[in-house]
Amino acid sequence: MALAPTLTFQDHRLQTPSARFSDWLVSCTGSSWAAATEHAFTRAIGDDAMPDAAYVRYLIEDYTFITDLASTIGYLVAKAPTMRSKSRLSAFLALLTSEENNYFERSFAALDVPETVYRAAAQGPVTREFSRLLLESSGKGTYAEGLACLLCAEWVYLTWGLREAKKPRPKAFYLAEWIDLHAVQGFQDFVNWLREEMDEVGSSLTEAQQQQVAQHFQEMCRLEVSFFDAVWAAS
Ligand SMILES: Cc1ncc(CN)c(N)n1
Repeated sequence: MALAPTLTFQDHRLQTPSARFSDWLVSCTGSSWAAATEHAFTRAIGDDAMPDAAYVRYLIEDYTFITDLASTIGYLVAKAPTMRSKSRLSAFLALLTSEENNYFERSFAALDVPETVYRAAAQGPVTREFSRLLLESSGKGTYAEGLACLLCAEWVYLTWGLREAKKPRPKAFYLAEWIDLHAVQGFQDFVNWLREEMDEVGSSLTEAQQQQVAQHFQEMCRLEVSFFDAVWAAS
């Protein structure tokens, strides 16, 4: 587990009165936030400079990741405090299991990855750690802890997605669509909602609970960096 944040949310607010709870979570990640959102792998997608082998490695690992992410969101739907929250989360779950699943299937076909390979793929060490963190936080942990993991995953992707969306789209549809999926207005709205939800839930926690939530966010961010490192390293 990551180190406890040095500054509490209350202290952070004394220094920056306008800071939101979600801003504090990012500040707790130290250098990991930039390492994740500015990773060379993410820039290679928008620069149309992605080696096929790296993207195949990424897609295979990420398909197992999003399968666990779908289960995580299922737990969060069950724990969400209001109908509005359940509705936002279940709409995203529907998108992940339909449109995004379809993206993976078409991309695997275009990159000649047989179904037998991606369906039976064993998780690598980073994806196993992701799996444990996601499923334990949302299943056994609190709504706030699971929400922090989901927020980190989606906010990292929105950040690099919006930056890469400013470039001309790469030729391969699987690179172009991966940018669009993480930059479209609907995705921006969802991540903004996740932030608002986290701000509201997080602000009313005790200091000890806030530290726990921050540790989950930090751990998730560290794993996002390791995930990109692992698929990019062999390029
Ligand atoms: C590892 C990872 N993190 C986040 C996302 C965005 N859903 C993703 N597809 N993969």
